Amino acid sequence: MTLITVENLSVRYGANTILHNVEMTVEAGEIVTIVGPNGSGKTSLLRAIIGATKPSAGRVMLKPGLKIGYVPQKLHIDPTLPISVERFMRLTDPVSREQCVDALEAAGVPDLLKRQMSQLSGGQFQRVLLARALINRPDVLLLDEATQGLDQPGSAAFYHQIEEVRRETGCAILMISHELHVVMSASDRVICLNGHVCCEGSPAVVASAPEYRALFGTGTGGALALYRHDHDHDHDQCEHSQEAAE
Ligand SMILES: Nc1ncnc2c1ncn2[C@@H]1O[C@H](COP(=O)(O)OP(=O)(O)OP(=O)(O)O)[C@@H](O)[C@H]1O
Repeated sequence: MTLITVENLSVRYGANTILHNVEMTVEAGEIVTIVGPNGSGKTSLLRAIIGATKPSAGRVMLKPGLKIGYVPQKLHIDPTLPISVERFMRLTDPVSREQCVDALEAAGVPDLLKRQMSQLSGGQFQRVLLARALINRPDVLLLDEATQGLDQPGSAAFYHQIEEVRRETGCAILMISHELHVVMSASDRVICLNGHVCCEGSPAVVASAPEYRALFGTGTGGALALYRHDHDHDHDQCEHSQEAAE
């Protein structure tokens, strides 16, 4: 069953068109990862999906009644503001303490309810954001670089938790990540974005696609270095030269 359909989507800020004719879908229960260089429009795509950014063309269709949980890229809380995890989780939605506890448990941090937000480690903070996104039992979870600032074990543990969430709740996951080694092992499908969809498919297919290699290099494992993407192709044609990968 298709949960999200993005049709011919373009997003423009002033005179700059950031996304051109993006087409993609998210099916129930799948883990889809968006990869792409800085500034390639990944966050804009997620924001268009949740309705926070208005498309200049095209549309986003959501399954009727679809519940979305969103974990933003950054959330700054003033460290001098005294706010407990429980209060933070109940700020925007009328949820019970039991729902908070269940969500924290699902996010792998069952004991944080009474802690101050300002005292959490980076990893714990991200887990609380995840818990807050899970609280209404979403059909799909959107994660925007949710492991930014975490060390490698912390980030691996976070992605492990995401897989656990999917196993337990069956929710689909659409995430942005720069951690290519994790992406490649934990995703059902990868979408490589650079203002438009450069290529997409299973991790293995995308990793060997010339378009992907042009963006991320040909190395293996987690050591892929981002390097300049030679824009020697036409966005409408979406043709990349093989030489760019070499
Ligand atoms: N509200 C806005 N107004 C004007 N320009 C914006 C706005 N939001 C984003 N942009 C620009 O749009 C482009 C795409 O930004 P976006 O955040 O979608 O990229 P991204 O792929 O998520 O980048 P990163 O990997 O660095 O997070 C960037 O050049 C950014 O400066």
